[in-house]
Amino acid sequence: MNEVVHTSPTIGSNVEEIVVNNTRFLMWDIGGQESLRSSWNTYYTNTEFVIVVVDSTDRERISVTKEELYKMLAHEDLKKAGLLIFANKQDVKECMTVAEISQFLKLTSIKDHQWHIQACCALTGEGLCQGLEWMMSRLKIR
Ligand SMILES: Nc1nc2c(ncn2[C@@H]2O[C@H](COP(=O)(O)OP(=O)(O)OP(=O)(O)O)[C@@H](O)[C@H]2O)c(=O)[nH]1
Ligand SMILES: [Mg+2]
Repeated sequence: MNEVVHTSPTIGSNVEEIVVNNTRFLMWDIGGQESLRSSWNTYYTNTEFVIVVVDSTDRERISVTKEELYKMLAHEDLKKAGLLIFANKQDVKECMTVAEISQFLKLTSIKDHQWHIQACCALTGEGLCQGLEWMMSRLKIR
């Protein structure tokens, strides 16, 4: 969001505070590499939302995303957490659509978490505000 786009893999985590309409979001960006996944659960305590950024161009790894997604949602500490999925890289021709990703991840089968999927492009920031707005709308009804 009006900031330089970083392109190196995240090792460990970065934390960022974002304020939108008087709502303060504390966001932890966690590296997705396989070797880092076993430490994801150390971030779950007090997490209100999980944001999963899907590479919409990667048809091969979407099944790994699905596996990791359901493993994460089953964790005790994320019982009450909402789920925001960003279908990223929508600027790339031939990328998977939101509908394709939803279907593949079987999002409609998720009944025990609030969820939303949003098309986006991290390079331009398109779709990011809509994702944040969804989180804000969920905060109001709780
Ligand atoms: N075309 C396009 N490329 C993108 C977009 N978002 C990210 N990328 C590229 O994808 C690559 C990986 O981006 P990262 O931000 O490092 O990905 P990451 O998911 O944070 O990776 P980890 O930190 O390892 O979990 C970089 O080369 C980015 O420039 C997008 O919306 N469109
Ligand atoms: Mg990263």
